[in-house]
Amino acid sequence: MRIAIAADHNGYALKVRLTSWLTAQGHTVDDRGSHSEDTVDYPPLCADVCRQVTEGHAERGIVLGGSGLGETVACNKIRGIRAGLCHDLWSTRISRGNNDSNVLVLAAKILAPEDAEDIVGTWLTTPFKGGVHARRLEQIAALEEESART
Ligand SMILES: O=P(O)(O)OC[C@H]1O[C@@H](O)[C@H](O)[C@@H]1O
Repeated sequence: MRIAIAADHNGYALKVRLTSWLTAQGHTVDDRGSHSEDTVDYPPLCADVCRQVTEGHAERGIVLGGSGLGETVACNKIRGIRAGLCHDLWSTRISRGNNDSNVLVLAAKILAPEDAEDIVGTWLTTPFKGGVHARRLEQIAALEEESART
């Protein structure tokens, strides 16, 4: 899978680790920055990863921050993005199965690196369930369109 990834200063070290892990798993990883632990603003990084996804350059996006909270807010401002902040495998399966998330947000200050790898692996392999959840995603998309018009 082609995956765009980005992190702010808090997520930089985890990004380095996950990029190696994903590459070893056979994925193609497009590292969109940042490239050090120097303090940076996360919203432009989030927007970049999300646009890689919405423009079709990447199938999925992964964004890493400290808590992941700001990143989740920022990513979900981009039309067509369904970003999920996942701290455990249960919510990861919900994020994919129910929400068809196309961006995964991880909290580098909360997760052990090996748990982050488990979450990413589960997120990449859990299919969307469709059915009632497809109807709800249509309702969310309608909210997005309505908000864009007003
Ligand atoms: O590290 P500072 O700049 O204090 O805060 C940035 C963090 O605030 C959170 O929303 C994000 O997860 C981001 O990583």
